[in-house]
Amino acid sequence: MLNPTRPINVALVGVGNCASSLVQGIAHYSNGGANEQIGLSHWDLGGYRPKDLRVVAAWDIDRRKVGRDVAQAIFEKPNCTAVFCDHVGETGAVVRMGKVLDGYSDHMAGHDDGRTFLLADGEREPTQEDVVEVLRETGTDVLVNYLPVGSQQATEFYAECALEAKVAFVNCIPVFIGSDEGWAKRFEEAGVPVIGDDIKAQVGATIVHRVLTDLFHKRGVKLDRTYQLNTGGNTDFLNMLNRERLKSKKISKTEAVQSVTEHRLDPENIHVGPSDYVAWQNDNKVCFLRMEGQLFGGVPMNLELRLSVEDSPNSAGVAIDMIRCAKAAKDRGLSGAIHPASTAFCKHPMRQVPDDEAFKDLEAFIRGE
Ligand SMILES: O=P(O)(O)OC[C@H]1O[C@@H](O)[C@H](O)[C@@H](O)[C@@H]1O
Repeated sequence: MLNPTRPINVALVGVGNCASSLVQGIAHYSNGGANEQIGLSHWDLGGYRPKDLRVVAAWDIDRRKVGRDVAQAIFEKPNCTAVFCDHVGETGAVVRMGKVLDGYSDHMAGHDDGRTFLLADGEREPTQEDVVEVLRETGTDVLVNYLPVGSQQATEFYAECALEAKVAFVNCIPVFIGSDEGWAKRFEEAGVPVIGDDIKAQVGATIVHRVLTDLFHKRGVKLDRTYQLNTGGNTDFLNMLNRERLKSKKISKTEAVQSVTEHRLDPENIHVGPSDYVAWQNDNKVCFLRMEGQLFGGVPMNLELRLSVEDSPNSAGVAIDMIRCAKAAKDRGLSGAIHPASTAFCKHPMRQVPDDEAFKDLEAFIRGE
């Protein structure tokens, strides 16, 4: 049975563009009524409306953000996403210095040109005990991981904190926690829900590619070759110029497409990637998709598609549901990997199913079935 306890106290690891869109969205939808639901797939989810989310803690490593209220930090550089709500009231949560580890590399650092990270050096980094104490003191229900792609150690650090503090963990990035048997088991044993990994945006490159791949399959068209090229100008794309950081991202994004049908493509016939950093695009992400196949009689066909989205609101539209599902899972005493939510919302869940099935399973979960 549903037993919502409001508000949902949310802590953020990383106050970048995706966090900005989420926090703006909470303010935007809190100011409006039920008739202003554009952009949401659920107004009420598990007894929670967007206004029931409250940001109570945040960590970042950029000197322009540390020490500021989250409501101001989200508008600091190098954030560059669309401002769709400029009247975000003070949250009372001041951004704390985060644990650096591999959440930052020289590659993303630079000059004060507003595009790169500026490490808040001189600030004391927190220990696990420090983070756990904050999570406990603030009564955090859900910890959301928004670290840069490639932050393996830093993600593991915060996942450990969530486990110790018994706080639900929502992993928006391609580091395998919710989809890793070992980690998921630890969350289960600790009685803590985990949703992950790697957020699948509202109408993003992955879901469009998956749905079209499924369409080819269901209509009897053999997919021979495909690519998904993505360009953007935010720090995510800047960070991903460092190919070393891309390993799990490539696996996550490629597998999201490969897993749709039983007929896997040879690796040489599928290319899915972040492709280039184009500074002037800022948070605009453009995806170029090509699919080549054979239809009736083996006659060739091809499809070309160009998708242009503001990346971070596209992510926040899903994050706002992931957080509410994590809290609903907690309310129901569920723990470990929350499969219906992970499958519907993530590129790399532990279990992949076609998106229409995932949608039905998610709705059943939300109804409490
Ligand atoms: O468009 P897709 O393939 O769903 O990917 C979306 C998300 O992918 C994540 O890996 C990025 O860090 C997010 O910023 C982005 O929103």
